[in-house]
Amino acid sequence: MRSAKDFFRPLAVGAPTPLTQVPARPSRVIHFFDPSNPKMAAKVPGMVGTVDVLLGNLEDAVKADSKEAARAGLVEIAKATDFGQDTQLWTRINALDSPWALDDLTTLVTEIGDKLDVIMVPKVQGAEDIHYVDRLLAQLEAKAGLTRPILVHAILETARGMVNIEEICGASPRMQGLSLGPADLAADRRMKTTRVGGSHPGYLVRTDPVDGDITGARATAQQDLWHYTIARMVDACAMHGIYPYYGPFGDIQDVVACEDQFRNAFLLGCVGTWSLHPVQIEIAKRVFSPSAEDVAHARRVVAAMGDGTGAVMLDGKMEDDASLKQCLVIVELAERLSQTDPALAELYADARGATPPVDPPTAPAAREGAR
Ligand SMILES: CC(=O)SCCNC(=O)CCNC(=O)[C@H](O)C(C)(C)COP(=O)(O)OP(=O)(O)OC[C@H]1O[C@@H](n2cnc3c(N)ncnc32)[C@H](O)[C@@H]1OP(=O)(O)O
Ligand SMILES: CC(=O)C(=O)O
Ligand SMILES: [Mg+2]
Repeated sequence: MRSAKDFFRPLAVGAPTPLTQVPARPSRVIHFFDPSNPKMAAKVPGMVGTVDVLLGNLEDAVKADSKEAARAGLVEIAKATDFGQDTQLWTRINALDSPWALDDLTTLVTEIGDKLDVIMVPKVQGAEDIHYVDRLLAQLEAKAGLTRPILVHAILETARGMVNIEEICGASPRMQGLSLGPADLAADRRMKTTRVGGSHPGYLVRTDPVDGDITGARATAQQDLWHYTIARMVDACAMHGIYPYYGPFGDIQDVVACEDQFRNAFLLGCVGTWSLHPVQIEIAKRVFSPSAEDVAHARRVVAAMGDGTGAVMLDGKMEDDASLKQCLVIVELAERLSQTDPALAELYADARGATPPVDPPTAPAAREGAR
């Protein structure tokens, strides 16, 4: 364990000073591409500005004999592309127990470290994995003369990683966030599924039998296999001031279920998700941006709550300090997204115009009468 005094000191002489807060840049959609695939690579420059994050994937889904080509391809793309202010460049390196991880880190940080915002580390098992990457990054940043620290994002895809989730989140000031890795996690947990993300029709609850007739019609409802895991991630991230993300949804054609899974994650507190295919980009951007109706309602609550204390009635519902805080989450997110997304800025400005007038705060005596 590091002393609190040392936590924000660089881990190598000449490395940039660690950040005390993770920059709150939009990351609703982290779009994966394989830099060794010429067709995908050619599309990357044209995607700048259409996604919040472009991620050059070097790990799973890249064939073993294409690993070097993917790494070299990412270096080439990063050097040739201007990512502007609104699209970040991330990478997913190979797992730390693979023969490629060390060369991934060494090459990428020294060649394109000034372009890389975040390095995603797969199959993180515990704080020791983050400590290893943390020290190595500091050495490489110093060697490359970088002035801004590269952040680290961990994928939760082992049972051990889940059990150690809090210590992973708090292992370094570099920690930017966590993503769910449902495919590897399912395998590691020995879940009996064969999918990449999403739920399963066999995971359900059924209503009780009527008059003891167990064979009669009984409604069932499919449940979310990932509810526990996402909720756990959200708490661990919130506690450590870093960001939780859904991860991949592998059924590219089922855009409806994809949207449902993304929305569940958004409602539970995730800030974004991955897109594996262009068709998932708009879904992710839509779901992880609050709706105009929610923004309009949240603004009404903020206006009605005045100095932020006490209780008021709005549309027949009680609002108080706590509901105000929820509404501020929505309003602040809308304002942040408006700074980089002109379409959302317009949508949320219209929502301001459409905001119905606020009922005046209800005096305690009037509230008595309403009972
Ligand atoms: C469990 C995990 O680890 S998940 C993370 C790892 N997995 C990935 O990163 C997968 C990334 N995505 C992919 O590899 C591909 O999208 C696949 C294999 C799923 C589907 O690929 P295809 O069969 O080529 O899809 P499809 O034919 O619909 O593609 C349509 C077009 O979109 C392009 N495209 C597909 N995926 C992407 C992408 N991620 N980025 C940019 N372009 C893409 C295709 O090259 C194709 O271009 P074209 O019209 O010029 O021919
Ligand atoms: C995301 C990922 O790597 C997985 O689901 O295994
Ligand atoms: Mg995986």
